[in-house]
Amino acid sequence: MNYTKEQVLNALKHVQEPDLKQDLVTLNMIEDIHVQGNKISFTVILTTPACPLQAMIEKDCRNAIREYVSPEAEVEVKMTARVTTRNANMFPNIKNIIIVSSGKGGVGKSTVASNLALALYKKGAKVGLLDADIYGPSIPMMFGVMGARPDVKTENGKHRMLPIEKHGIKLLSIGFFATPGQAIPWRGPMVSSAVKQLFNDADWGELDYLVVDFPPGTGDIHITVAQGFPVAGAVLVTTPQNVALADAAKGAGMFRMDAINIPILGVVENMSWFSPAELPDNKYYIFGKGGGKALAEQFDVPLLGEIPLVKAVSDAGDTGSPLVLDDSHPVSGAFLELAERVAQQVAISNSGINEPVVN
Ligand SMILES: Nc1ncnc2c1ncn2[C@@H]1O[C@H](COP(=O)(O)OP(=O)(O)OP(=O)(O)O)[C@@H](O)[C@H]1O
Repeated sequence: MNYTKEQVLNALKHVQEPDLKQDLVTLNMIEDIHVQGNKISFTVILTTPACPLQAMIEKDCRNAIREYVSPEAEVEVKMTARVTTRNANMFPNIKNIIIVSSGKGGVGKSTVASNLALALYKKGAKVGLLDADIYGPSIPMMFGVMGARPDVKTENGKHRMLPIEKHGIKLLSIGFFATPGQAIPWRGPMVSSAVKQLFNDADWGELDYLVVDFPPGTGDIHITVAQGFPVAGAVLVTTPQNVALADAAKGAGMFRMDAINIPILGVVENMSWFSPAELPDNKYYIFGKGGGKALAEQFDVPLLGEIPLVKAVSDAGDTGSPLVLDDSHPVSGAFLELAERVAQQVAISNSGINEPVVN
């Protein structure tokens, strides 16, 4: 039996991209159709290599060919990704800027930002991590590059910083420009200009995602970045305690203000429960339960993940090798799932469909 490309395309028009709510052909997600005798092959171009729906889309494609072309066809579905962007003009080389933010300090924002960046990289994306937490830059320690000094290259008479590369990620931190342990008495305008330089005067190369670790709370940096750069969205990190949730709600409110207006991609609840190393299946809800979910519901955004409080997360951060790099640790999977959900929300936001997916 000889099938035709038209038959394949017609069949794939029956496959919906579940998030974008249109079929794969209309969304231009099908390329490279080859038909030879009984064999059919084609490539599906996903919106992110971290797509959590990859397996489902592949299965739906196979079923559609079976149903609308022939049950006998031998089908090869290749999956690849072209990360979408909304800001092609302003920052053509940085497709998506993702802010990681928290209402109060110490809730694990830098831990989440580091593991999120690495998880996106592990999924196949090109990733940078910008530590804009001027009051406590902790990314250099979490990546084991304390004291590193970025090289500077000169291009057309302009100086450009070269991010430090570690574990596959391009890193810049305000901490690279300070003596470790020394507090810098920043004032508003200095803060804004330092952060702008980290964006503008760096040679980031091509990035699918630039994860930005913000200082806690609300302030000058938030306004500078929101007004000066095309941000894809913000991830809010909170712990389950009421006091953290109240501050997180203030932070969420800030992103929704007219002057800022950054989409909230969702909430990450960190330190959701404690699991001792010797009893990893036991969960102790020492800070309360369900707070992250309640915050997500309050702002009508998805709960992107719940990360347990385990000593290994903290040890990994202290030794320069964030936990997601350890495939054998169960919490590594929680960070990978978080990255999938974040990438999914960015793709939905880029598509212009405004309703977030609540999993
Ligand atoms: N899930 C977790 N399990 C165990 N320890 C954690 C977890 N998340 C964060 N920590 C630890 O808690 C401390 C604070 O985390 P982190 O520096 O990421 O917080 P932060 O919100 O960025 O803080 P800051 O406000 O100082 O920027 C660190 O020692 C970190 O290793």
